[in-house]
Amino acid sequence: MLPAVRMILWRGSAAVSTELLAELRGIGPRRLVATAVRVSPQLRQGLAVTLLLALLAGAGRIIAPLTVQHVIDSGLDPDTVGPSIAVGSAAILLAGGSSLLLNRRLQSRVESALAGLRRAGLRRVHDMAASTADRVPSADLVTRLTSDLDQVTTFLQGGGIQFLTNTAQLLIATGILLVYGWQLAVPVLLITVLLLAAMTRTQRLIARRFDRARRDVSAMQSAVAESVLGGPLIRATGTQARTRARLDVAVDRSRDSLIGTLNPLHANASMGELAISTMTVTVLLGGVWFALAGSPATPRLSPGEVVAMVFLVTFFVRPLQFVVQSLGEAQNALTGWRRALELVTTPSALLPDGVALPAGPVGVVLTGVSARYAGGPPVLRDVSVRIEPGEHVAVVGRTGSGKSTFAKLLTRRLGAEAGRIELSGVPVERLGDLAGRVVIVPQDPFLFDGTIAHNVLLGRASSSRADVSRILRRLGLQEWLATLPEGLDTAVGVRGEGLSIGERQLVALARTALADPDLVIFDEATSGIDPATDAAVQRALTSLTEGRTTISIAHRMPTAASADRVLVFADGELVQSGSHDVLVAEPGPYAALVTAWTQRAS
Ligand SMILES: Nc1ncnc2c1ncn2[C@@H]1O[C@H](COP(=O)(O)OP(=O)(O)OP(=O)(O)O)[C@@H](O)[C@H]1O
Repeated sequence: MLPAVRMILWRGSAAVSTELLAELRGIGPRRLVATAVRVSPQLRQGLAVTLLLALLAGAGRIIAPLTVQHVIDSGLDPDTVGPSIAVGSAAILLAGGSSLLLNRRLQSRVESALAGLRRAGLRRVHDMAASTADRVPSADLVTRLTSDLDQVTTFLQGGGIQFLTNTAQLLIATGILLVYGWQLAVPVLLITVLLLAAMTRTQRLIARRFDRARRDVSAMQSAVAESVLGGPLIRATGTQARTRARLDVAVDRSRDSLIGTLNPLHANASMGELAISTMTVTVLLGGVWFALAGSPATPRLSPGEVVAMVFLVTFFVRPLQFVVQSLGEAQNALTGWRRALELVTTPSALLPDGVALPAGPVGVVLTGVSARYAGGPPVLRDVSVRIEPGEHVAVVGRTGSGKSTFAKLLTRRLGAEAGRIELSGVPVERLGDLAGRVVIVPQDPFLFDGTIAHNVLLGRASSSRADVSRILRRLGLQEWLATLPEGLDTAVGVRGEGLSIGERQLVALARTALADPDLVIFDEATSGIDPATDAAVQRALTSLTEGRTTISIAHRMPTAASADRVLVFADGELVQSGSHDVLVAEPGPYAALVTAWTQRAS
């Protein structure tokens, strides 16, 4: 990856481009397809055979009317009828067989390409810059990999493959029309060219409208997901009416933009109908005139050729009609494909040539670091601090003082606007993958729907159930485990909602201990935890700090007091640094915070 791109990724939200995902919106269908083929090489595999099958299917459909012409021209000669029927039947079988093979081949190629795209997209969600992941709504990422890609499948199942056969048939019919009588083929081709030229503009409009529609549908799905997930809060706060109003706006907007695609689609279809009717009349009337022009006694075309011409026009017009009708659906599918590709082609934040974090407890050095969120005011100013390897540091401060932002800088969820951040002597933007080495335990950890053992094992895939039990014992959590109905096999529920926040933190602490990282950032839960769980959390945390660098974002005094050192933030600045005993004894923000805590606790 280019260093400049790398820097954009890490240099924080302020410098990240406004379009956070790769921008493919401006590129035409040809470059889009080229990008799709580059990302999904399955589409190119055996393409020559696929195109040959399409041509055979198209040719087979056309040979049948030509055999009819042959029979008529032979004056219904019995010697000709038999072989012609054989050739015609073979052609029909060829068309059917090739179509079948083509369908199976193309469908399986495209489905495996889409499955690969979904997998690649999911991987990219996990390795994209955290600053991007934080700012793109998760529902948008989900729709790009589900409903947007489903549009491609729907298009294919609804006739995308027919699109290919019909295009092949159109090309063959054009060639034969030219051979039969170019005088008739020329007006047909002229009308086709005029139709395609007129449709180019409507196609662009359709593409723009579908693009907007897909974005509005995605926004609507985000709004729906949010109001379903936030259901308990909405009920508790009695804000159903306000939520419904917001949802109504999103639903109406997506409905309007979907309706907005209909006008150009209808215009497209009408233009196609008009052109096709004109073409049919031109060829039929013109054909008779051309055949009989000059001397009716010696017509230029035989009766068989006129009949074949009528068939051929049908064979030209039918696929053209189909292609024109499916162009609109194709635009919708291309838009869905493009949105998925935008996600997949977004640069990964994992530096392939990144420096490995040196082994052992991590030393942290910040020099003159400032940070801000996109478009906002500075939230950290000129912070300089050194945290020794193995040290346990508590970070305290009033709400909004910059504690979480400090943690985000260390875990690269945000890039510094100015200054230098080093982990074990290496600037963070030069480090490779930090997974498993720098781990954050958030205030409300995410748990997957499964058992406690399953969630703890996520810390290290290679660990066994016995390792999980050992870790829980080491963290002093066996008593807590004994209170659960099925111990390690207790189901935690969807997103861990079967457990309290404190219990979710215990599972996350065990998961972290199993991962055995060199730097742990623990964000203490602000919501009330019962005394027994609180004691278990403190015990587990103390055990976890052994032999590794730990930064606790502390909201309560005992957590701060148990650390080796306390860093105090106020209005985005680091204003105090020292042990609890020293800081509590000197006048300043920390003493004030301790007084406030004590008063609240008593
Ligand atoms: N994603 C974000 N986008 C914009 N501004 C943000 C974002 N996250 C935090 N801020 C702002 O940055 C400032 C510092 O926030 P931060 O979360 O670091 O504070 P904190 O000390 O951790 O607060 P708390 O104790 O409430 O968690 C606040 O003014 C906050 O509004």
